[in-house]
Amino acid sequence: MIAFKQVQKQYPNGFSALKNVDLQIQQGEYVAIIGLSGAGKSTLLRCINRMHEITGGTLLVDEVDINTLKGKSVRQFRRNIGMIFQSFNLVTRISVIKNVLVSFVPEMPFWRKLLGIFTEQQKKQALMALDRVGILDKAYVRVDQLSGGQQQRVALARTLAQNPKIILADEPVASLDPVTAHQVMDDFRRINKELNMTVIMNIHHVELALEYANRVIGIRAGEIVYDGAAKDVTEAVLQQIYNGQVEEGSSVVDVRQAVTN
Ligand SMILES: Nc1ncnc2c1ncn2[C@@H]1O[C@H](COP(=O)(O)OP(=O)(O)OP(=O)(O)O)[C@@H](O)[C@H]1O
Repeated sequence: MIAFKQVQKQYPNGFSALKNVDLQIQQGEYVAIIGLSGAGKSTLLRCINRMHEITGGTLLVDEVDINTLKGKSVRQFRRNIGMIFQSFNLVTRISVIKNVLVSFVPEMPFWRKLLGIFTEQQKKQALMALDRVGILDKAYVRVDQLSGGQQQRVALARTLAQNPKIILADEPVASLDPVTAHQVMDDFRRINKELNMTVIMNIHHVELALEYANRVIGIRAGEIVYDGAAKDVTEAVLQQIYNGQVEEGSSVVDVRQAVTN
């Protein structure tokens, strides 16, 4: 379980990006975080794996106060949390499988890292992860020969191979076309259901958020202004989250349809 208790994040320039956030996310939930640009979505996500340090309150992950972790224990803690970015973060000049195998690097002995030698078990795990996201046939293809959607699936496979308990996804479908975005969202849903991994996703596409996530957290100017079931998100809730200006490209009519379908 992830628990935010009165969490604050103030950046060094004095800007308060999170203001007394209280939140609990149980293992296996699929949560979408929505809100205007600059509302604090990335900050909230990045505090969970300590890419950003909180400056007030307490953040517990599986009952561990993550601010107390140091050095090696931070690295061990991060092994349980996968991160997916909008830009995929892959090495495009090498093969798909090598990109997935990279997920094993932190726990490899130095000489193996140097030689890039992976065990049969690691290769098997990497291939299984690729199979789970439907791109096993691309294992030995160079990443720069894949489409955007396929590259995001490689990134997802790399995270899966690490066998995390939690996946944080920061705008994972923002640079994909609508059809591919749905495919990638389907992958997340399958992984969430089959492997009981918690998925917490920042997403600008409200319709996708409502269609796929079970729970929606709406954030405005660093404060949580909605936290509830995706099916209960109404036009009024959206106006509240988006400060009376529903996001460009996401008509309220579309949103309503997604909710009622
Ligand atoms: N390093 C930083 N120093 C100062 N302010 C920052 C820093 N990083 C982010 N901010 C500010 O904190 C606020 C929240 O930023 P954040 O990136 O979390 O928003 P977001 O909701 O994820 O936005 P977007 O949807 O555009 O990615 C913004 O006003 C931003 O300008």
